[in-house]
Amino acid sequence: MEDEMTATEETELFGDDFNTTSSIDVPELMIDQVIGQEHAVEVVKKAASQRRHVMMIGTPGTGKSMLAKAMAELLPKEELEDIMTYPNLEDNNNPKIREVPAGKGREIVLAHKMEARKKAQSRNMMMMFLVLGIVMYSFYVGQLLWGIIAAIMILMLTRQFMPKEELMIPKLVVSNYQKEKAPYIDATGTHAGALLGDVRHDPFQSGGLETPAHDRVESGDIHKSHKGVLFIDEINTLRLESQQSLLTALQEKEYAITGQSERSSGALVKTEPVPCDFIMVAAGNLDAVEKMHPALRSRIKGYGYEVFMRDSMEDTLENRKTLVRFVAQEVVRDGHIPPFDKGAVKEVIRESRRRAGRKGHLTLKFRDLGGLVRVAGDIAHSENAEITTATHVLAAKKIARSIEQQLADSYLERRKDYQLFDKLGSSVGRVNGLAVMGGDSGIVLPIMAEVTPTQSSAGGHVIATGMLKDIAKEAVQNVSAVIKKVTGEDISNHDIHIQFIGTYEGVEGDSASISIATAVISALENIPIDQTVAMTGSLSVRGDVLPIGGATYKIEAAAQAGIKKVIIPKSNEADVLIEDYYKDKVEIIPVATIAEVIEHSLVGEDKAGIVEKLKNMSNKKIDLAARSKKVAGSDDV
Ligand SMILES: Nc1ncnc2c1ncn2[C@@H]1O[C@H](COP(=O)(O)OP(=O)(O)OP(=O)(O)O)[C@@H](O)[C@H]1O
Repeated sequence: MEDEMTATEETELFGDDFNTTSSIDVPELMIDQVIGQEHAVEVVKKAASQRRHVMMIGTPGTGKSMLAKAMAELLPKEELEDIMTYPNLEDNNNPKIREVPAGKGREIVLAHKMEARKKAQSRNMMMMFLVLGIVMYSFYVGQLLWGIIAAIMILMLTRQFMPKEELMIPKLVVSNYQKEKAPYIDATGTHAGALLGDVRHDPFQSGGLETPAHDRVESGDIHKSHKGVLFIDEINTLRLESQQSLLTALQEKEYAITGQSERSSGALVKTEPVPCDFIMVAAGNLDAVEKMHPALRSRIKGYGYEVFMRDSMEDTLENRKTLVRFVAQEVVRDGHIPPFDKGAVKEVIRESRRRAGRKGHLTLKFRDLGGLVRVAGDIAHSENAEITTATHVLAAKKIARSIEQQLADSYLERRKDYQLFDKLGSSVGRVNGLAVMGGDSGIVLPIMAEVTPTQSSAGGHVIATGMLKDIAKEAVQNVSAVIKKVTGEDISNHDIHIQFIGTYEGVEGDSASISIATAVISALENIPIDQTVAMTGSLSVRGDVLPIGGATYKIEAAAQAGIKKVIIPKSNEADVLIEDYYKDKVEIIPVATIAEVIEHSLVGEDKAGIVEKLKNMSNKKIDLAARSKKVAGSDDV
């Protein structure tokens, strides 16, 4: 619910220089609107002045394309040029290319068209007089029929053989007419033709009906971004041949246009080299760096800059003020949503803290946060409100749910329908684990364990199923080391089966480690697990519970599923910022060791012995910072 703030609280939260976002000044230049990416901004400014390429790596929605657009604004528009194709009388299949100052191309084409029209008019006039003369003379000498035949033949011959001025009109293939700034072209996901240019197919090709080759030339994004910025997101998804051609274009700063389809008449045509002196901003996540063409990568590395985008910033007054400005910017950019009052901005800041998932930080995933601002504004607008308030933001949070969140809801329903997880009673070898999908939505992920005598003469195996990826597989191995030590059982004669239930998207990360350990210990010792508990946490081989990502979302998912207690790593305690309406529905139990996990999750007296053994494990401190965290893009459990 909305809570009132005192004036002092307000000042502490975001200073006192505004009542609603309408009084906040929004910088004019886009580069000054970029928030929280100071390093990237500095690099972009430098790269713009030195005309260097830039590679931006980081989470989606943190401002990569915004920075590329901002870079275009920084480039001198005085250097812009138009590019034109002209017919080549010596070789029709090799159209000529000419550059002219920006805006001039249109004038040239218009002048040629006028000229052609004038010539065509006077030619038509001449023909009319000639035909009329012939017809009148033939009538006069009584040979009207022959006269008409002769007139028709003359008309046909002149059509065929007279020069056709309209076919000589140059074509403007890159126009910067009245452009206020250097071009910004987003070539994400384009095919070769759109990227490198193409020559259209000509079905007639000869006989006087053909379209001249220069008129069929279409420029590509590399040409349209001449003297501007070419932005390519997920560059690794471009075909290798296209990446190779892009590299040639980068090196040569010109690239001839030819038909991309081998079976088209366009493939016969190749223009003179077409200028393409663009700055490339390539973007993506770490995957993009690994999978892009090595030569292209080394070109950027050698002749440009590489920037890693941050995904959160410190929660300081200064940064919160920039967040207020972000809301103001989004309101202005949208154009029809009402300004936000302090209460509404406070809710946005709160959401930004929640989404950061990290103590004392604010998220920089502004695309998603911008979505929330717009939905809140839309709700206010639909109510004809003059101001967007906290109530609108709270309502927006319920509506503006990501696909992953909606998917998580549907998983929850399906799991409830088929009773895939329990929230009551106790059962052996069955744990309510927790996972996150898409970075911002939690799900309950049941894990089951069974221990059976092995049939193999080579000794027992750990068999884990549920589409586990590398880190998850390693986590299973590490957990079995703990189990061996803890239970004191000779488990070499046993096979340990671990099953992740309903993991259709695969399992990544190691935060299911304490759940696996608990399930296996329960199965080995035949001690039931309390099903009112869910848990998340990774585990060191010495029994320490280590931090995980997405604690807030996981707790909320458990609460939504009706689970009463959630065990989380103590080191994540400060990251948790769950929604108010979940607060009294779920108890959060922070733990530091596996002994505490067992203490809180196993049922009955028999657990005491195990807890004792676990407590004796070394509690030597380990370097938490060195632990690698979640790998983006897949389920993290
Ligand atoms: N650092 C930022 N400062 C201010 N606004 C931002 C920032 N990052 C993103 N935004 C807002 O979010 C919108 C989307 O961001 P943008 O498209 O630049 O993200 P991206 O990193 O390129 O994501 P993707 O890789 O998915 O394309 C921007 O138009 C802007 O409104």
